[in-house]
Amino acid sequence: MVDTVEAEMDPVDLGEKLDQNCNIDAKKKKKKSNKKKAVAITPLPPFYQEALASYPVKLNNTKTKGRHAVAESNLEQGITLCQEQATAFVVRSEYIDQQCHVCLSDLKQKMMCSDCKKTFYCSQDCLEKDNDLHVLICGPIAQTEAIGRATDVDADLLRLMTILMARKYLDTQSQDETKDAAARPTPYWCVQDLISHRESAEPAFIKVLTEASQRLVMEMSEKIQLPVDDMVTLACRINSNAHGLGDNHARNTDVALGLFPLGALFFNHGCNPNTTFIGLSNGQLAFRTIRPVSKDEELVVSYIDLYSDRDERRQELLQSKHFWCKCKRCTSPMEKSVDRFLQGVVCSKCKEGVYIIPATSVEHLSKGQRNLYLDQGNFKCGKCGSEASSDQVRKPLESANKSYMLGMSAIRQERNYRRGAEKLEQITKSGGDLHALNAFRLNSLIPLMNCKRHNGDLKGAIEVNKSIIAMMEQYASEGSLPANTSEISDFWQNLGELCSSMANESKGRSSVLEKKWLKEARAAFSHALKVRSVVFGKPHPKTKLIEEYIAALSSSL
Ligand SMILES: C[S@@+](CC[C@H](N)C(=O)[O-])C[C@H]1O[C@@H](n2cnc3c(N)ncnc32)[C@H](O)[C@@H]1O
Repeated sequence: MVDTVEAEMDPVDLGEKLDQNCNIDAKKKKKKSNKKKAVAITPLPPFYQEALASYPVKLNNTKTKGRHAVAESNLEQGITLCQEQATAFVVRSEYIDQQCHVCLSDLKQKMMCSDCKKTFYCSQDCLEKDNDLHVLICGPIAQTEAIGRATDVDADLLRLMTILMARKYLDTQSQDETKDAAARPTPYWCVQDLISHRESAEPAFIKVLTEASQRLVMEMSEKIQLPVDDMVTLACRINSNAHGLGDNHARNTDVALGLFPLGALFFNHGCNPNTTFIGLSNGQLAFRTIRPVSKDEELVVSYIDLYSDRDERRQELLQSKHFWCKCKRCTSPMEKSVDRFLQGVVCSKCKEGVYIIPATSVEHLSKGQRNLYLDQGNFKCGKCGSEASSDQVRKPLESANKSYMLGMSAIRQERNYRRGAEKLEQITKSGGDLHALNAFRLNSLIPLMNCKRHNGDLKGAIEVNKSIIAMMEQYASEGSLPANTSEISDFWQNLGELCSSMANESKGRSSVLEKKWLKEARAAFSHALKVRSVVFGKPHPKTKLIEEYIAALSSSL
């Protein structure tokens, strides 16, 4: 049956069509697939090479890969590959009065523009820096929320479009004289080099964008106006290429959204990345190696969650970024990929291997149809080759899905954390049909930890946190997924905080226990520090924060 499904569809055509939208000549690539050497096409404007001249990175534009960056030499982990000042960024609506709109620092004292009431600064200095730009956008910015509401378009997108249009105008007026190249915003003309994927956007989205752009442009002075059609393309470029910027303290929270053309043009996506991007405290974006990279190896970052299964990742990229992922992990045979474990049901015969579930085609995934093969088995164990019926594989996955849904609904709708924990624990318990690396387990452990916290079970939360880290480390060792990510460092930090709370609870009751927990906390923070130093670098405030935690603990030990 599996073969029949494969024969019915032609997975290449839509993938190729998507390729054509992204500067990758797939037909030629197919013909020349035996020729390993990539052929250079359009030479890149010298600006790009010059902008990255001081970094160990080579920029290429080839027929097989499009524009991409490779390592100039063998690189260690924790090396900065590019540091870029956005052409423009916006502080997201939820944080609009919490971060400075120029330097992104936390706002202790707020200076608000009394006209638009939508722009906030930390100091007179930042206010003055923004003056030339702000006079051009104050009027339209005041209207973006109302236009967004009326047209169902994200108001942050409209604000970012407005700022970019003003930047385009300002670029024609004067040259930025800032000495430090990394501190100079990337010029607007580079934005026009970015892929828009407009052809793949839903017609309904283009319709609302057109309506919003028509309204927005009426609020703008002629100086910064663009034709409505160009505004729609600009919005699509933002959607396909913008990067989130975190603040320097909270975890995994994007407080701002920016367009960084250098990063967006040259760092392609890979589901098993060797590079990451991080926000710096001055609002710049930095790209850094998270593992050793060989000379000439492509530098790829991940736009999505690494621990989702292949269908889920590809579908997310199709929907949000409009491309069909062809990274090494997505194109390697399922029976050899770590992806087999993410949907893994353990073989009932050998008890070691998992049944191999083929990935869904681009045609079906683009229609939102996932896991089609589950209804059609038979499946073979990747290790011993014994066969299982579709029921044998589907049922454990359906049952895990049901428990997950019930657990999440208990948490979200009923705020019943005990019932939530009970349902999620049906998935996370070891043993059973699910493989130890099945994604349902990790997806359940994270909310389970929060349930334990809510239920006042700190020790339980610590155990779950440790299981999450152990699972991520197992992915790294068995599937070669990265061992240094900001997410992993967050779980180490969280573990340190939970152990510190346990130490506090033991205070005055048992000095032995207090010491034990303080030591565990210090060990966890030390792990967090190691990972943060690679991912963010030693001087980054997030790394410094962990150093401060360790220093405080060491003085009480
Ligand atoms: C941010 S741009 C990178 C620049 C692109 N290489 C170019 O030549 O313009 C991202 C786009 O590159 C392509 N791309 C990046 N990673 C990819 C991947 N893993 N598989 C297929 N296409 C990819 C997609 O078209 C995507 O929208």
